[in-house]
Amino acid sequence: MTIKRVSSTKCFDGLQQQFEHRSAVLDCRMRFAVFLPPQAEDAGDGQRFPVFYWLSGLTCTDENFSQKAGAQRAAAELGIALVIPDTSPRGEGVADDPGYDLGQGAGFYLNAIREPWKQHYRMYDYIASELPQLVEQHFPVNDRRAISGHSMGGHGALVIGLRNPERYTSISAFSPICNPIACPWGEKAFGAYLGADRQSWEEYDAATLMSRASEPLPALVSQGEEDQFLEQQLKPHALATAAEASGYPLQMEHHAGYDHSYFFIASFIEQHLRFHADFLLKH
Ligand SMILES: N[C@@H](CCC(=O)N[C@@H](CSC=O)C(=O)NCC(=O)O)C(=O)O
Repeated sequence: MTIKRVSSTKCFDGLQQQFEHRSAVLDCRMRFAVFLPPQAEDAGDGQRFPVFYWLSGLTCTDENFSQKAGAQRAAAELGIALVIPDTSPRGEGVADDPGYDLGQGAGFYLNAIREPWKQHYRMYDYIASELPQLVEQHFPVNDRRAISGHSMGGHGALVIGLRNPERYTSISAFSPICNPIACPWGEKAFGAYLGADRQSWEEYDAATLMSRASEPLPALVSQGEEDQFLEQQLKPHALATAAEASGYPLQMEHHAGYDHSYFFIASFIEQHLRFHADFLLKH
């Protein structure tokens, strides 16, 4: 698996970089960003760093989080690498939709089984398997991984973390779509990507998975109370109810005055990185 560097920028004494590669899983070229903390430059042979995977929301690329969240400052201090993938397969030959909430930029971190999506839209396998293998082959990182994300990416982080507790130390999310099987964004995307069998949608529904979880990971969710998508799309109460049902140790925080934007993420990303650092750096 080869990668090509397309940009490199010094940031908080570390390096913020973008790479391209051909994804076998998604059957297209993909771009992702990596932040390597300053310690990686000075590291002796064999020193490797834990990784925080960030999954972005609808309409995003790797650049939204890289440029708006300000996560590099805390990551540099803590000695944590950041990996920021794109939100869907892309390219001229990749199926798309005119809506911002389906197709390119809206992969929903699942494996599609319906036409015209199923050839390329396999973001679940890409994030859970192919990308970590690639990252661990090419960068000085170890196999301690945390997963986090925002909105559609918060849904992705919760689903992939809940389904793969052996692969991650901890999960977090900002303003996640908690119950996509019961909200307009999720119903539209799951119907298109997965078809009419609603029971099959449950394997990608964070609230359902949390209500059935038997191997809990530390989990933090932050939600703004002035979020314009709160009631119709995000439904954090469904996740809280699921956590109560299974006794899942979910730390759910509601923040007065904050909306759905990256200003909210920038305000609390350091807290999330420190939360994950407790588990990523523990030996
Ligand atoms: N353009 C859309 C709204 C799109 C939007 O709000 N995207 C959010 C994520 S929403 C859930 O996944 C986002 O992160 N945008 C990028 C950013 O940099 O803010 C509309 O017209 O309503």
